[in-house]
Amino acid sequence: MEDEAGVHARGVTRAFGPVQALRGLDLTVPYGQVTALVGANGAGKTTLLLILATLLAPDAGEIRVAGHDLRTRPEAARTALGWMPDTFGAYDQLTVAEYLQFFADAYGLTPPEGAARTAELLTRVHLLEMARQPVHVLSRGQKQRLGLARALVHRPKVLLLDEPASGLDPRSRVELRDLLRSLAAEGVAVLISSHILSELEEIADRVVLVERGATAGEHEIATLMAEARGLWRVRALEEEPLAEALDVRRVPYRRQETGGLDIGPLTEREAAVLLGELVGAGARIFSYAPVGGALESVYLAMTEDRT
Ligand SMILES: Nc1ncnc2c1ncn2[C@@H]1O[C@H](COP(=O)(O)OP(=O)(O)OP(=O)(O)O)[C@@H](O)[C@H]1O
Repeated sequence: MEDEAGVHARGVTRAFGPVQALRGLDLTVPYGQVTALVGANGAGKTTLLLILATLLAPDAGEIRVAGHDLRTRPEAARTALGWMPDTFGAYDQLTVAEYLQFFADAYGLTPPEGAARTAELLTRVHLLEMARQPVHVLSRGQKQRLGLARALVHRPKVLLLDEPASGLDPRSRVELRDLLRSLAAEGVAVLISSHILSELEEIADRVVLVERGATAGEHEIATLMAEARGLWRVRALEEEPLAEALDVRRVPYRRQETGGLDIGPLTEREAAVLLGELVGAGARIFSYAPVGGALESVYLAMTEDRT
């Protein structure tokens, strides 16, 4: 059965002994988009990804991957999904090409198909020159790229990645971003967990915030960016005189947990005029700049009340 989304999960729960890792989590991962899972350490992201990859059973919940119910059709779901874990498995004695051919074989590709697919993927993840090297000589980042190629061997409709950028150098990160964007453009439903918020803004279309095992919010990245546009972060030696000067002028502001006030929305001209007035009113301002990192702001606001 075809489904409207690559992943459709409702009310997913999972406990490990006394630890309730997931408590009724909902998630939709549309085709043709990159969805990012963001949450604090221990929020439940890896647990969720393992469940979606059919490697861990949930205690309860309704889950369909590529339209296949994980309870009744796990094999069909497995055929439709690609999974890249955050750590690399064994098979160290194989060469890079043999490693991919092994998985092509496991997914039922004929030897010529497997060889062609291996060459195509090694080119795509920039490992062609390493094809004859044993896997164990690869660096961490190269292993991660091989792991991504492995996840793509059978042209999955749903791609699940746990922290894929963590071992990558800056160039490889840009290449990963481009690769994920091109897969989404080809119609793949991509779900990625990551802590690198600034990067997700460029990779992802949507972000799902996970907090203590449940969905805490879902945002379109484009909307977040638009909301952050026109906000300015101001820091002063003393915050109270600055806040009073803003109150007098009826300029809206929000205090940031990390220090400073976010004011606006203001145009550049308005911001420049206001800066002159605030300094004139005695505020000892040492920093005044447009707010960057929309995703980071939402994330920090979400975790503000953490105990
Ligand atoms: N196999 C396990 N046995 C016992 N507890 C587990 C197990 N796996 C996960 N947990 C617990 O479940 C909770 C969620 O863990 P999970 O690894 O899913 O979080 P995460 O969001 O991926 O965190 P991180 O960002 O640190 O990778 C944590 O409290 C963790 O200690």
